[in-house]
Amino acid sequence: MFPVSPNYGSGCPCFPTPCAQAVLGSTSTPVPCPALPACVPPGVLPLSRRPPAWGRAARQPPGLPLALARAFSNNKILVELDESSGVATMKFKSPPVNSLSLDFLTEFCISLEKLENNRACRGVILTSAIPKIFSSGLDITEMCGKSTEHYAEFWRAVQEMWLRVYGCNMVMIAAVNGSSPAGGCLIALSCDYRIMVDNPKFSIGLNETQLGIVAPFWFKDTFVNVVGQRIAERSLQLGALHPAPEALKLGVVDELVPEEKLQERAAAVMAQWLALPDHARQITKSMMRKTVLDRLISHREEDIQHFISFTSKESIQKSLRMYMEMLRKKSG
Ligand SMILES: CC/C=C\CCC/C=C/C(=O)SCCNC(=O)CCNC(=O)[C@H](O)C(C)(C)COP(=O)(O)OP(=O)(O)OC[C@H]1O[C@@H](n2cnc3c(N)ncnc32)[C@H](O)[C@@H]1OP(=O)(O)O
Repeated sequence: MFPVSPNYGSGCPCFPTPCAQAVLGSTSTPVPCPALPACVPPGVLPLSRRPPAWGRAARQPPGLPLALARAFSNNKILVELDESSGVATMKFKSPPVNSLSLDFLTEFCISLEKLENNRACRGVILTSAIPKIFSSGLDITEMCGKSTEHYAEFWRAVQEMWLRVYGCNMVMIAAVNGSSPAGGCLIALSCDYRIMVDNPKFSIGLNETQLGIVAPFWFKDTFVNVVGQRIAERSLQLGALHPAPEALKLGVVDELVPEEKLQERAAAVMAQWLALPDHARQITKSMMRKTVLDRLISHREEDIQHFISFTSKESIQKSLRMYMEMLRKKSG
């Protein structure tokens, strides 16, 4: 049984039976809860309800072999947790280009949830095991010639991935070691800090307009929160992919480092962030992100319907097919 929030009491609508929102450490799917204002201090992240890990010992079931608590490897993402530092690394390894397929997204969310539920973990570094590519963004084949049901399932998974990363209580650092268009860029933008390899051949940005599609409002909101209105407006309309040095200049990433220093630097930045008490940092993060998160949470079904009707249009299908054809010709 998980403990309840310190704010929980007779003033909560759900008193005396604590709802999911009032229960710290609950892993249930995030849903807006009527008890939220009373049970949780204003500004606390609505998604991840794991309690602050700062100063707490790891919660590991007795008898579980230590190795199991430290690492789990799946098909498309390698997860390693260093319990002494409290830092996990999630390494994308889905050849050829780490595209965000339904399977990838599902595995991503499960892996992150596992880490959230492990109190030994306080920070996560996202990076790639595929040379030169961080992530090629949403898997375009998931958006081409599929059923309405498939589009709905896929888009829910994309939403879930963003809600989990953007709303994550843990410190999230993107160690961007390759190109990162569209959905790949969104993952990086959703982290707390972005370090990119100093290589002008690697680019990052929300290039949706180049595919004839439109970045959803929550992609746009996330981008605006990182770079500001003017830069986001220009970059989004042009579907710009910014080479690493330009990405730094515009604030899309926070710093550039030589490739061989990337993991070391990510660990050093993580240590700086983890030096703060978790609860203060988490509440501050929530305060900064809550409005944007709530906007999608309260319009989630509408957003799925919009994606389905937009993607199902013959003109959009044609654009996506032509884009895939262009990629194939380039690679072949
Ligand atoms: C209402 C809202 C509606 C819609 C919103 C949707 C929002 C969409 C967000 C997205 O993320 S859309 C995806 C955008 N991504 C891209 O534009 C990237 C495209 N890819 C590239 O630019 C390059 O592939 C690269 C990532 C820079 C890597 O280049 P490289 O030369 O190393 O590889 P190559 O191009 O040869 O690709 C290898 C192989 O992979 C296939 N591929 C690449 N990207 C994707 C992808 N995103 N989805 C599916 N498949 C992808 C490519 O076709 C090649 O396949 P092949 O070997 O069979 O030819």
